[in-house]
Amino acid sequence: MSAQSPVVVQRQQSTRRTHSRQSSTSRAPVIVRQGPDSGPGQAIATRDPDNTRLVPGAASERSGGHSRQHSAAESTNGHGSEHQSGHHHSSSQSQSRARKTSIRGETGTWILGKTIGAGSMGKVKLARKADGSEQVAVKIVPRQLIHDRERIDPNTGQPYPPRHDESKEIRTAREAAIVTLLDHPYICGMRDVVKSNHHWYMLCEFVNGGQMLDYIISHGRLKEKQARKFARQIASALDYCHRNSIVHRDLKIENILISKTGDIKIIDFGLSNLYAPMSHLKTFCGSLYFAAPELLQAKQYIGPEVDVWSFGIVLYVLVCGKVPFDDQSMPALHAKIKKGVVDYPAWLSADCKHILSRMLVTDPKQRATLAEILQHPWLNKGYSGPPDNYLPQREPLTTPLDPEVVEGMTGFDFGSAESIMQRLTRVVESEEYQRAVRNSMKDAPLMSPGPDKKKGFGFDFYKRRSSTNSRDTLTNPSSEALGSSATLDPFNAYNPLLSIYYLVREKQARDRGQVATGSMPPLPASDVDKLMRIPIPAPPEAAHTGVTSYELSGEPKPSVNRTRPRARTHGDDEVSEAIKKANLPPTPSSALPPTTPKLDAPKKESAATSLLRRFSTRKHAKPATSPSFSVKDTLEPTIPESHSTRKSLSVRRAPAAGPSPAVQKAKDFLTPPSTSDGGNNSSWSSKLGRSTSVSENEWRKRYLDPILEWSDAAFRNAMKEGGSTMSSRNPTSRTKSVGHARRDSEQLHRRSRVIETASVREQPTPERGVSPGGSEGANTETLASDYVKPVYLKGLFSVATTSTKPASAIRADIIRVLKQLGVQYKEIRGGFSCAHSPSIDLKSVQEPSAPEPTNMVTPSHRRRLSFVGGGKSKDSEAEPRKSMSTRRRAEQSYSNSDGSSDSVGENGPGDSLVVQFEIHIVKVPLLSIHGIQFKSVSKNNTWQYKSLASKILSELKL
Ligand SMILES: Nc1ncnc2c1ncn2[C@@H]1O[C@H](COP(=O)(O)OP(=O)(O)OP(=O)(O)O)[C@@H](O)[C@H]1O
Repeated sequence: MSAQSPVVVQRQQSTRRTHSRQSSTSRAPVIVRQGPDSGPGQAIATRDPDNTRLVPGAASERSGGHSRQHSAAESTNGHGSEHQSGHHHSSSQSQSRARKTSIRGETGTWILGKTIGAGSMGKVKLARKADGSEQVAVKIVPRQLIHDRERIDPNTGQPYPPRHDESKEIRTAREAAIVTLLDHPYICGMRDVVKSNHHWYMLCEFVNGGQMLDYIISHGRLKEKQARKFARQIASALDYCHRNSIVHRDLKIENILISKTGDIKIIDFGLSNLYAPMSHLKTFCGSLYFAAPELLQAKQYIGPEVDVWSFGIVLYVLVCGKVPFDDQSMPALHAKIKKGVVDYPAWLSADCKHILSRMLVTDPKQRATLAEILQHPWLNKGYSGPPDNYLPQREPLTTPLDPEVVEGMTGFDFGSAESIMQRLTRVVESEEYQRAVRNSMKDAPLMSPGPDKKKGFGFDFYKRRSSTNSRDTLTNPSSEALGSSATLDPFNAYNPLLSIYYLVREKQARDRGQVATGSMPPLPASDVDKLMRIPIPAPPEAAHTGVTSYELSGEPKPSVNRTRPRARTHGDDEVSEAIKKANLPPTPSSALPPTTPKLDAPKKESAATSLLRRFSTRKHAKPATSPSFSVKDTLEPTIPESHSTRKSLSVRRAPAAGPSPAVQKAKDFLTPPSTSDGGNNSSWSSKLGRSTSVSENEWRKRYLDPILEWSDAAFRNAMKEGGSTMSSRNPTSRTKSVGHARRDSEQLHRRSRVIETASVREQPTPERGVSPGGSEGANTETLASDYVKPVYLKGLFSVATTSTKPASAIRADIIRVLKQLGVQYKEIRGGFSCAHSPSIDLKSVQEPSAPEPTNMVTPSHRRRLSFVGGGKSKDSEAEPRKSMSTRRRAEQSYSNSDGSSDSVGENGPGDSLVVQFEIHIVKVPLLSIHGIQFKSVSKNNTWQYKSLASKILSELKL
C-alpha cells in the first residue's frame, strides 16, 4: 500500500468495551506471528523490550499442530508484539484494555491511530507504519478467554483454566488465511497478520471512501449507471472467489466499502468457506436481510448460489435504497424472504428488473448463476463485455507438482505436505481431471497469451475461463453449472485443493515479484509460507474414525480429552463433503487444539460494570444438548466451517422476573446465548442493528427453531404472565420502545452484564445541566435532561447503551451525532423525536411546503462521503422524472446546508424512505448510569431504521 496523506476519518465507533461472541468450530490456516503480550501480572511499563522482539522463523516452526501454535502463543518470542501505553496494569484484563500504541510485525512497526470502525469481531483502527510510508486499517480481534468452571480436571479436582475461544481463533485465522491469498482489485487486501496473547491484528488495505451503507442511508438509491459500475465490480470479485472455490456467504451492503478511487472493496471474509461444486454446505450463516431463502429452510447448498442471492439483495438496495424484504416482525420477514415476492419500483428499467428477478429467485436451482448475471444485458450496458474477474491465467496442472507450493498449502489443514502431494497428484492424474482438461482444451481457442499473461499451453485458458465462458450459458441453472461433473472446469472451483494450490502458487509468484500484484504490497515471502503452514486442528473423530462429527454449540462435554471447540456447526462436514472429490484422507490427529492456554488474571471492572454483571447472573446461556452432525469422511480431510455470532445492535424488550416456563421461554428467546435477536414480532420490531451476520447456531436459534414460530400473542402472554409492565396496558410507558440497543457482538459477553431491574415507580429525575453542544436546542434543552425517565419496568440493559455520563452530556452527544449524520430532530419530553430521509435531489426543492414541528432543528450539515463518480454526473440512462411524491413532500422540510446530493432522483409515489424514530434518555434505577432507548415510529423501513440507529449508537460512543 502506498503512503497516503492523513485521512479524515469520518466516524469512530465505540469500542471501549471488549467484544465478545461465541463463534464456532472451524479449522483454517492459523496465522503467522504472535506477539508476546505481557502475561498476567506483568507490568507493561517494566516489560523487557526484548519481549517484543521479533524472532523470525518461529511461526514456520509451528507446523506440527495446533497445540504447538498455542504453545508459541505463550512464548515471549513471538513474531509480533503490541506496545501499550498508559499506566501500569496488574491484570491481563487491564492490559488488554490498555491503549495499544503500536504493533510490530515482520512488515515493520505500525503506530495505531484512531478507531475507524467496529464489528462483531472487534474494532478497526487506522495504523501508520513507523516510517510513515504506509497506512493500513487494522482489524483488532480480542482473543476471548473462555472460563468454563464447570469442567473439572479429574487430576487436580480443579476447574480447567480458561482457554481461548478456539472457534473465534479459527474463524479469525481462516479470514486472514483466505484473504491473504486473494488478489483482486475489489477485495480488500491483507497486508500482514500479527497475533499476540490477547489480540489478533489483521493489517488490511485501508479503504478510505466510506461505507456503501452510509451512502445509501444518507443519500438513497443510486442511478442505475452508478449501480451498474458497482454491480460489475461485485460480480467480478464474486466470480474471482467462486472460481477459487471460495464462497463469501456474508455479502451485504455493510461489507462493501468505497475506495478513494470510487471503486468498491469487499471486506469481511469471516464467514467465507471453501466449497466444491459437487458437494453441499450446510452451515447457515449471514445476515437475514441478505440471506437466501434456502438458508432459512436449513437446506443444503453448494455455495455460489447464496452469494448470488445476496448480490441480488445488494443490487436491489443500490437501485432502490431499501431492502426488498423488510418487516418489523421477524416471522413476517422470514416469510417474505421465503416467498420471494419482490416489489419492483416503477422507475427501474426493464433490464434492471429482469436481472434482479433472476437473482432473487427463491429456488436456488432456478436462480441465475453468476455466469448468467455476468452476461446479463443490464450488467453490460455501455460496456464491451462482462467484467473481468482478474483471475490469473492458469494452465492445467501436471505432475510432478511443485513441492514448494504444496508446502505452502499445509496451513489449510489439508494434512501434511506429503499427504497433500499424494492427493493432489491423485486428482491431477485422475481420468476425470484429464477428461475435464481435454474438454476444456477442445473448446479453447488457440491463441497467444497476452503480454501480461503467463505463458501456458498456447491456449488462452484465461479467456476460456472468463466470464464469457460459453459453457456457462444463460440458461444453466446453478445446479447444472456447479453440480454436474460434466460441467466441471479444471481451472475453476474444480476442487478446493486445486484452487488453493493455484492461489498459493500465485501468491508465491507475486511475493517473488514475478507477477504484478494488485492493490497491496506483497507479504514477505516467508510470511506466505508461514501463513499457509500452520495447521488447523482436526476433529478427533475424524482423525480416528474417518467420520467427522460436529455438534452444535451447547453443553460442553465433560471430557478432559475434548480438544476441539464446542462446535457451533457441522462445518467440517460441509467441506469434507465438498472435497470428497479429491479423495483425501482424514485429517491427522496431530492437529489438535490445546486445552489449557495461559490463564489470564481476573478482569477488573468498573463499579457500574460490576453491578451490571451482578445483576445478570441468571442470564447465562441456557444449557442445551446439541445435536451432532456426522458425515462419512473417508476420503478427505475437512475444511472447517467458521461460525460466528455476528450482529451489531439490538433493542430488547424486557422479560419479567420469576418466570413461568413460558416466560422463561420468552426470555431465553430474547436472550439467546449470543444474540438478542428475537424471533417474534415484539422483539424483532424493536431490534436495532445493521444487517446481522450470524452463523448456523444463530440461524437455528433465530430462524429455524420452533420457538421462532412464536407469535406475537405468545410473546405478549409470556410477558403478561411474567408481570412485566412492558405492555400496551400502560400507554404512558414506553413499552413499545423499550429495548436497548447493543452491539450484537457483545451480547454473549454482555449477557452476563444484563441488568434486570425491579419495577420502580416512574419519577422525574432531578437532572440539570445544559450540554455545551446543545445550543441549537436551547429552547428545549431542558426537556431531555430535566426529564430523564428512570426505567420503570423490568428492563434489560447492556453496557452498550448505558453510560456514566450525566444526562446532559448524553443529550449533547446525541445532538452532535444527529447533526453529524444529518438527522432532523426535535427535543421531546425525555428525548428526541427524529426523522431522516435520504438526501435525494434536495437541490430541486425550492420551498418547504410540508408542515414540520416548529422546534425541529435542522442539521447544519450533511456528512458527505467520498464517493467518486457518485451520481452527479449525468446519467445517460433515462431516469424517471421527479414527481411530487409523498416522500418528496416530506423531504421538502429537510435542508442540507451544502445543498449537495450525490444521489439521484427519488423513489416512486408513496414509497417513502423517511425513517422516523425516537431516542430517549433513561435513568437506570439503582445505578447512577443512564441509558438510551430507541423507538421506531415508522412502520416501514425497518432496515434503514436499524442501520441508522446502529450508526447513531456507534457514533455516540457511550
Ligand atoms: N479495510 C478497511 N478500511 C476501512 N475501514 C474498514 C476496513 N475494514 C473494516 N473497516 C471498518 O470497520 C468496520 C468493521 O469491519 P468488519 O466488518 O471487517 O468487522 P467484523 O467484526 O467482521 O464485522 P461484522 O460485525 O460484520 O462481523 C467496517 O464496517 C468498516 O466500517
